[in-house]
Amino acid sequence: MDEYYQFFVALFTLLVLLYLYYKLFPMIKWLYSNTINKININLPIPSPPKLPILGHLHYLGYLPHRSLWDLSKKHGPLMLLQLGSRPMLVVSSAEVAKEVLKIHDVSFADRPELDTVKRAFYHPKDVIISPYGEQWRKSRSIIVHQLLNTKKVKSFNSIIEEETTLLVEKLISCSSPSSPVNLTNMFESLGIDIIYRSTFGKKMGEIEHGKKVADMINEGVGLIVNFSIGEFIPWLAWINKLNGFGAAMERVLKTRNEILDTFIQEYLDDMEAASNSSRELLFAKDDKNEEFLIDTLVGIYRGGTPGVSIDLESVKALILNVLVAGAETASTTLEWAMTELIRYPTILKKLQDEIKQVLKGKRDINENDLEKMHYLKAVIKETLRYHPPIAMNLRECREDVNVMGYNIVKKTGVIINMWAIGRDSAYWDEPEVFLPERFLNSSIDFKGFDFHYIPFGAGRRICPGISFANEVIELVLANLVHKFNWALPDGAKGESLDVIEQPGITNGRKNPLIVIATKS
Ligand code: HEM
Repeated sequence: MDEYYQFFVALFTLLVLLYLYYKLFPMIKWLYSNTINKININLPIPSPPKLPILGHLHYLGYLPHRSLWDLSKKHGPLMLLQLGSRPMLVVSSAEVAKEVLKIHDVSFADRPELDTVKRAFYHPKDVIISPYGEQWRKSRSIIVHQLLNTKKVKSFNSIIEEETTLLVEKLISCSSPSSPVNLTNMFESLGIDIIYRSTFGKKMGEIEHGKKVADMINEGVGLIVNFSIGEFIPWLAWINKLNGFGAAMERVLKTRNEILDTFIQEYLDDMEAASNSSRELLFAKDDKNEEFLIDTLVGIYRGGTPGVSIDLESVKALILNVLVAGAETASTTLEWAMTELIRYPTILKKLQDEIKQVLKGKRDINENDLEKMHYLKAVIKETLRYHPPIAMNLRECREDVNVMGYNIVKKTGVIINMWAIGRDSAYWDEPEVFLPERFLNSSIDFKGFDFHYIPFGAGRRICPGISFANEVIELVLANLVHKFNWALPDGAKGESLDVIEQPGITNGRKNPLIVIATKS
C-alpha cells in the first residue's frame, strides 16, 4: 500500500512539474529576453582571435564583404572586430540589422569619423558623413525636401530620357557583331552626364573644368577606398607621408578647392552680375525654364526660400554629395543587371516579352508604361539583392547602448554587411541563384522596412536618392532590353560571363562588360 502511495505521489509530482515547465517556460523565456537580457551583465561580443597592433585588419581581405561574411558564419551575425585602434561591430543578419537601424536607430545614427573623408567633404556641412545632429538634420532636410523631392526628380525625367536616347543612338552607331562595345564605360558616362546635367544643367564635358571635377572625385574616392593606415593605427600615420597617400590626398583637396570652389564662386558672381536681367544665369536655361540643383541651392543661399537657410560651404558640400553618391551607384546597378540578363537568356527573353506586351507595338517607353512592367521591377530588385552597389553600410554608435544582450560602447563603428544579408538562406530560398521571380507577387521592397533587403539602408539615414536612382535604372534598362538583342563576343555563351567584383565604394565588375548589341 505504502509503495502504491509513494508511486502515485511521485507520478503526481512529475505531472505537476511537467505542467509547470510547459506553462512557465514560455513566460520565463519571455522575461529573460525582454528584461534580463536587455539589462544584461555585459556578455562578451563574439570576436575572432586578433593580432597585436593590427587587431583584425588582416581578416578584411580583397573583398571585405565576402571575407566578413565567411567570418560571420563562424562567429555569428554580431561580431566585434578591432581594426587597428578602431572597434567595429559587424552586422550580418536581418535581426541584428533591425536592432541597429530601427530599434536603436538614434543610437547608431552617426557615421565613422575618418579624417581623410571629413576633409574631402567640407565636414561637417555635408549629409553623407556628417554626424547626427542639428547640422545634419538641416542639410538632410534640404536634400530630401528641396533637391530630391518627387516633383524635382520628375522634373529631371527629360534629362534622363534624352541621355537614354543618346545611349541608344550610340549603341546603334557603334555596335555590330564584329565590333563589341564596352557597356561599363557607357554606363559610367551616362551616370555622370545625368547627374551633372541635373546638378548644373550641362554635361560634364560642356562645363569648363567639368572633366577635372570628375577626375578629382574619382581620385578622391579611390584614395578613400585605398587604405589610409593613419585612420586605423594613428601612431603609424607618418607612413602616409612615405607611401604618397598624404601627398595624393593634399593634391585632391587642392584641386577640389581650386575647381569646385572657384566654379561655384563664378556661378554666384555671374548671378550677381546678371541679377538685373533676372534669370540670365551662367548656365542659361532653355525654354523649359528648368531649375537645376545648383539653382535651388544658390536660391536658398541667397535667401530665396522662406524658412530655409544655408551657407556657401554647405552649397559646395551638398553638390559634392550628390555628384559622389548619384553617378556611380545607378551605373553599377545597370552594369550588374545587364550582366545577369546576358548570363540568363531566358530571363532576358521574359523581360523583352513583358516590355513588348506593355508597349503594344510602340517603340518609345514612357513613365506610365514603366508602371506596368512588373517583371522589370523584379529584375531590378533582384539585381540590388544579388549585387548591392554599396555592399556594406557604415554607421557609428553615438552612445553606450545594449543590443541583444551586448553592451556596445559609444564610438564603436558598425559595418552592416548588406551584401551578406541579401544572401542569407534564413530569408532567401536559393540565395545564390539570380531569380527575379522571387519578387513577383511579393510585397518585399527596398524602402527600409524589410530588414533582410536593405540595399538603400534603413532608418533615419536611409538613402534619399531612391526615387532618382529608380527613375534612371528603370528607363535605361527597359530601353536597352527592348531596343536591342544582346550577345557576348565570339559566340561565347552567356553563362561564361564572369561576375568577378572590384572592391571600391561601389561594388562593380572587375572586368568591363564587353558585349554585342544588335538592333531588335
Ligand atoms: C542604386 C543606387 C543607390 C544605392 C544602392 C544607394 C545606397 C545608399 C546607402 C546604402 C546609403 C546609406 C544609408 C544608411 O546609412 O542607412 C546611402 C546614403 C545616401 N545616398 Fe544613396 N544610393 C543610391 C543612389 C543615390 C543617389 C542617386 C543619390 C543622390 C542623387 C544618393 C544620395 C545619398 C545620400 C546623400 C546619402 C546619405 C544619407 C544620410 O547619411 O543621411 N544615393 N545610399
